[in-house]
Amino acid sequence: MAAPKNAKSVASSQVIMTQLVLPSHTNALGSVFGGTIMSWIDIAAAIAAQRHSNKEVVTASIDRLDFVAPVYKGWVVNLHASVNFTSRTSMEVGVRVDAENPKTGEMFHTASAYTTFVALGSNGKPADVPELILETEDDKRRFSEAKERRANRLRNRPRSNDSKT
Ligand SMILES: CC(=O)SCCNC(=O)CCNC(=O)[C@H](O)C(C)(C)COP(=O)(O)OP(=O)(O)OC[C@H]1O[C@@H](n2cnc3c(N)ncnc32)[C@H](O)[C@@H]1OP(=O)(O)O
Repeated sequence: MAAPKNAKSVASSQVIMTQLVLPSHTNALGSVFGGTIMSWIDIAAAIAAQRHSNKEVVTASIDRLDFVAPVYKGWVVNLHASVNFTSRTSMEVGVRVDAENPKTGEMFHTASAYTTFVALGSNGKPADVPELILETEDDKRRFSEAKERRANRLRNRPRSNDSKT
């Protein structure tokens, strides 16, 4: 079946973002703050979502985030973000974070996250996004895994007045 006219490939919005860990990014142990990595994840994912939708986007959710290895001052952090799944107005963007020790050239998987972004129209309301063209077997696998995660996410989705008594 042919893809809709405005559909876009996963590759067309992929983001590779590289950061150098500066002293201002680190804690007393000389390793990077988790919040700094979270902020880079949010930025890399937002750029991918914007590229896919060509609209303003907001972060709707970030799923569980595990930090699997520390990253030290002077190391290089590489973030790869790609749109895994789209529905009407939202996009799941997966981000993989790898750290590189510049003295040895070794690469370490540091963190991964699944984020959801919603595109907004000029009225500030959620707006339609292009469908995804799935070109590779990996694209197809990620799409179908993301579809399941979305179902779980929406089942547990909080509402903005949940905390009101
Ligand atoms: C870049 C930044 O500054 S981001 C800062 C942090 N983020 C924000 O400030 C966003 C604050 N939240 C919001 O503005 C709203 O909750 C929005 C735009 C995310 C959703 O607005 P709503 O009025 O709830 O819209 P609605 O119920 O129509 O949902 C719109 C889409 O968002 C999805 N969505 C909403 N909440 C979530 C969530 N918690 N997790 C995943 N997806 C969600 C819905 O599934 C829907 O997707 P679909 O159209 O693809 O089916």
